Amino acid sequence: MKKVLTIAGSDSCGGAGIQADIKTMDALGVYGMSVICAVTAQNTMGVEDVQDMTPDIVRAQIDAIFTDIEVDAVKIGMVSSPEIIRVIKERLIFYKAKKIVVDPVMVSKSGYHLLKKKAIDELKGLISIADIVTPNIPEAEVLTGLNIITEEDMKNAAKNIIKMGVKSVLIKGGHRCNDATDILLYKENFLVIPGKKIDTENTHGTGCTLSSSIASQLAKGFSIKESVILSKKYITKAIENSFALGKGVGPVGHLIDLYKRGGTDYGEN
Ligand SMILES: Nc1ncnc2c1ncn2[C@@H]1O[C@H](COP(=O)(O)OP(=O)(O)O)[C@@H](O)[C@H]1O
Ligand SMILES: Cc1ncc(COP(=O)(O)OP(=O)(O)O)c(N)n1
Repeated sequence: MKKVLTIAGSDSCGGAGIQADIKTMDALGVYGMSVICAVTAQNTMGVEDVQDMTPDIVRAQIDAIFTDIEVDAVKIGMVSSPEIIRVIKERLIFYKAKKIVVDPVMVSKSGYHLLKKKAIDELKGLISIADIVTPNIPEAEVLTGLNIITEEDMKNAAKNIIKMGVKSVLIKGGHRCNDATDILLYKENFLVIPGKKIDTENTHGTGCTLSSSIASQLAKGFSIKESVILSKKYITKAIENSFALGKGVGPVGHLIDLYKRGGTDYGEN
């Protein structure tokens, strides 16, 4: 079985962060492992509080895994502080980590800043060692300083981000009003991945799910392009199967949840 590591934050309500990553990995048939960078007190209405881990315990978790287990792919999500990001980059280079996916998590849908503003430059350094980075539109705007409205703007932002040294860039379109088309810049070519906006309030954890799916597919040996296409199918099905939970924004439904609730159509994964 392929082994995938998520380096991210914990979401107490289970819709995003480490919990979404492990659920996705489980549903896609890879073995999920975690390095926790921060613990959030979070529910469907928003993030109440955050406790960052120390850089030392982040380093110790990474060392514990890489000195024992062969890691086939790494997904990086909420990384909080410049100090934690520096440790992650140094250790991943030291262990020659393969197939690195960076989801540059900055602000939760509820508006909480999950990345300290002073950490943006370090985050760009981490992006430089990745195989793929997956910003949503607001994150791509912060990384590039551009205003992104149209598909052409998304392409320009991708061209700008690829100059940071990353091999490929996926700009996610979920924050646009009428469309959920994503744009992949890969080996100097653009791939437009069309998506219709699904009418649901329950989209907690969409970005985490997509990036951990990409890491899982890369671990299985699919190319970047194939992994992104398969993952777009996975997240679309997961949003179609999202459900109400608590009083706010509910989570996406992982295909394993669908199976357990009696469904039989897992899609192509
Ligand atoms: N309502 C929606 N309908 C269909 N696809 C969506 C919807 N919202 C987000 N997506 C898709 O989910 C993935 C994650 O995108 P996005 O929600 O923008 O990321 P993030 O969670 O990082 O803000 C993308 O493939 C995006 O196109
Ligand atoms: C612990 C933690 N990590 C990441 C996020 C952001 O999740 P994402 O899938 O990008 O989007 P929202 O769930 O915020 O809509 C988070 N909330 N918590």
